[in-house]
Amino acid sequence: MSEPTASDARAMLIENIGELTTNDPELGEGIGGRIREAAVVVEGGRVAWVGASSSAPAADERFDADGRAVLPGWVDSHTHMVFAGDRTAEFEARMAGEPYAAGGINVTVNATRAASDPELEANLARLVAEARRGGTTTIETKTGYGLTVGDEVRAARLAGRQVDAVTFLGAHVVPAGADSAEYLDLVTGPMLAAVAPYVSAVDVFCETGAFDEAGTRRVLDAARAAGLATRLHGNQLGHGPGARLAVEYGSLSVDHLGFLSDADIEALAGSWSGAGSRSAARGGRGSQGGAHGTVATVLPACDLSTRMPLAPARRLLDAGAVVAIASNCNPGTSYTSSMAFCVATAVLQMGLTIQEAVRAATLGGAMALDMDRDGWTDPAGAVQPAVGAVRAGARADLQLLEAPSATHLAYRPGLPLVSAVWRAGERVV
Ligand SMILES: N=CN[C@@H](CCC(=O)O)C(=O)O
Ligand SMILES: [Zn+2]
Repeated sequence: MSEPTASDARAMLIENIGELTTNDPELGEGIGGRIREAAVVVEGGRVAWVGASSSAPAADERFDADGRAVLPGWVDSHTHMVFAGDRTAEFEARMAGEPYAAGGINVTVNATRAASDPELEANLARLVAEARRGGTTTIETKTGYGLTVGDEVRAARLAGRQVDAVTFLGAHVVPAGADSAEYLDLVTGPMLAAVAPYVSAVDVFCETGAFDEAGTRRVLDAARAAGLATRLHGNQLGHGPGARLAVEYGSLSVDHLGFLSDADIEALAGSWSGAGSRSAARGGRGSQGGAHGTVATVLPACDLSTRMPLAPARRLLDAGAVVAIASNCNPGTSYTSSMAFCVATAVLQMGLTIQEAVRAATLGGAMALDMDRDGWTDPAGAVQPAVGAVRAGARADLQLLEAPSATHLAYRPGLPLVSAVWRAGERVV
């Protein structure tokens, strides 16, 4: 990761944009803040100007979008990309009727521990490149396939060289052969202490077969004491305390959410009603970005790949919750980094409008990562501008579609519509 530098300081005008999604309702129509016949000026890695193509200022370079659609790069706020091997056999068995069980994680743990650093780095680089080609410009990834102090530190260290945010998921499952009480002591003690310098948040898989409410509370308390933000995997395989705990602890997000009660939905929506509730609840290193609740992150590709119920994204939005869409790219439950596929599924199967789904996969993800504000710090320690929206000052993360409108993402599902991608103003695809 690197900050925009002076060498990027030449201004580039992207003009003749048929439809620009800004995510700023003050700049354009609807919650997507859409502008027709638009232009964007990029300078020094940031958006310098947004408006009508007819009134665009002069620039050093011009790029003709030729009437096509431009939108923010995807912000993928939930992935597990540091791993080795794959789980084709498990997937095949699942498609033949076997249920998904958290125990499969240990298969990937064994393969990951056995892999060399260069092997893990190469696999991560392959997945990041795949995501970039699909329009993703911001990526979070988690540890959680190491589950020893050394293997978790290694995963966090390697991830920080290639992604925008690293989350510690030592509390993924209890590794095979370990005592669960002893493992929880390790995760909340020496393992967290060793990994903390490499991560910005702590995650816990709160589920039957992984960590129960008491264990989850211990992980969240330890993270809070270490001054780290939290997020949870919750309500994936059945009803449970995940969503409720995430709100209670002021977590950045709770992810999966296939099984939510009305009370869970109300709690997630209500987390946005008190100004500053998130920073007050979570204490420690926190948001400078004002009022923040707990983002409800839905993972449509995972729901499909595990043949589990789709998360109730429509009900969450209707109740007033903030929703993010992420890929959950991992070899067990969701082996895809395609945010476009997730967006199309959210529209076609979950009942979201195009603008809602695009916003959830961009600004929603940024909010889940606490990156919807200027001044967040990447794993290399560089201070970064806000992501997830196209407005003056934001990081110039843009994707150009081979289509006149973002609507084509769901109207023409499954097609590789991404034509160009800029990240911090630099053309990466
Ligand atoms: N649910 C827990 N963790 C991952 C699955 C990881 C795996 O099965 O390897 C998830 O988000 O789906
Ligand atoms: Zn996950």
